[in-house]
Amino acid sequence: MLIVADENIPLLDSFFGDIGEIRRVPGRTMSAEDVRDADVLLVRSVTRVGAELLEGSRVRFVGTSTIGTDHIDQDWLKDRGIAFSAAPGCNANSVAEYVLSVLLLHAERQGLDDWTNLSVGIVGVGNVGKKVAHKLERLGFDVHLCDPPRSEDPGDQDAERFESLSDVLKCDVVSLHTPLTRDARHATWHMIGSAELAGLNASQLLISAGRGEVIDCTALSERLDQAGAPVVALDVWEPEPAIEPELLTKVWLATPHIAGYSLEGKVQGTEIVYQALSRFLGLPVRKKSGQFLPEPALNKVSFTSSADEGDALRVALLSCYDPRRDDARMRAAIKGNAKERAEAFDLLRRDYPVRRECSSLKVQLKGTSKSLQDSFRTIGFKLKI
Ligand SMILES: NC(=O)C1=CN([C@@H]2O[C@H](COP(=O)(O)OP(=O)(O)OC[C@H]3O[C@@H](n4cnc5c(N)ncnc54)[C@H](O)[C@@H]3O)[C@@H](O)[C@H]2O)C=CC1
Ligand SMILES: O=C(O)C(=O)[C@H](O)COP(=O)(O)O
Repeated sequence: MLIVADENIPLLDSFFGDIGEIRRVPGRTMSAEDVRDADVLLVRSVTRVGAELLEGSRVRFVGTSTIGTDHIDQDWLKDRGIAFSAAPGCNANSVAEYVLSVLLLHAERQGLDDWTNLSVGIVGVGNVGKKVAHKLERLGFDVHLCDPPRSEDPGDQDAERFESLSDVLKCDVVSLHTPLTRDARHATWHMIGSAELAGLNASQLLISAGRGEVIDCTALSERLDQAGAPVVALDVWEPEPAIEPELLTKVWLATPHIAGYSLEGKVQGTEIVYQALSRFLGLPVRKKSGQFLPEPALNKVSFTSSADEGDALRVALLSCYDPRRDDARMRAAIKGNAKERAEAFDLLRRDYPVRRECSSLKVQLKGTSKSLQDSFRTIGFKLKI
């Protein structure tokens, strides 16, 4: 069996080596020629999968080790009887940790003593949005939710809680976590356009970590030239990978679509597709992502009651993930013409440094308050009291 796979999928040999022969190809340029003889195709978000790629091939199973599926023509796959699996939720926690770190840095920049004084509006309350909301609510933030598709489901457990987009856009922070949809009843393509951006002011932070095209980035760039523009943290861009250098200079925090790039998130993406392929082939599911995760470089930190409590949380969170490092790397790398910028963007992602989630860090707290301990647990750290 021939498995053609995006070379950026981690642990291909460990998970799939005993299922078939693996041929690695660059995802961005994967062609019909590359996949013609494949039985199984494994991609990430940069490969468009549909008739153009697969017509004439013998592929029977397509897996994407990502949450997003906007690059996959699922109707076409279904028509052709080709099995498909995405990796729902695989890197949701990684995105949630990205949002927490961004919030922490934003509060610091605003001179806030207590970051939980920020109200946070979450647009798109699925696997990612729910995780962000859960952590923030338990930390004591005032959280507002917007999810029209869910609000129309009378059986939804949060049905009473959902607010309109215009209401949620009044929060101190607005964090976007919807999929990219064009034909859906509540399509998200350019959901945040000039009208929505005009309503945001300089005291507000807009975070975009779903898909770039959810914001009209031309309108965003124009808004950022005007007085009273919001502060913006962009992880996803329109377009990718040849992002607009002008927009890069105008946003506060810029990262190259890596919110979900914790090692845990990426490896779980591989694991979920491995499970689906094994079930499709009638093979036992024996491997687990945990068995392949190495011991983290930093695995233990200790705080005593003498340390400022807020500072302890700050140090621990930013030592796991500090988005300013990605921001600096991105600003240094993105230059030149569109082709050079596209290559630089993809290289930042291909060569992304190992980033571990908070759950990989054992935190020892001595003589600290119960509320600090709860905050550490909520964020996801393993506690040793
Ligand atoms: N930046 C990154 O690295 C990553 C980005 N993503 C993106 O985040 C998206 C969301 O991921 P999940 O939460 O796991 O997906 P999900 O499918 O679990 O949840 C998406 C939620 O958005 C809601 N939604 C749809 N249209 C909406 C609209 N017009 N307004 C408000 N809500 C709407 C849906 O009802 C659903 O509850 C993915 O589709 C993917 O594109 C996912 C992982 C990593
Ligand atoms: O899971 C998703 O959806 C994402 O956005 C991924 O984190 C994107 O990663 P790549 O597939 O582009 O490597």
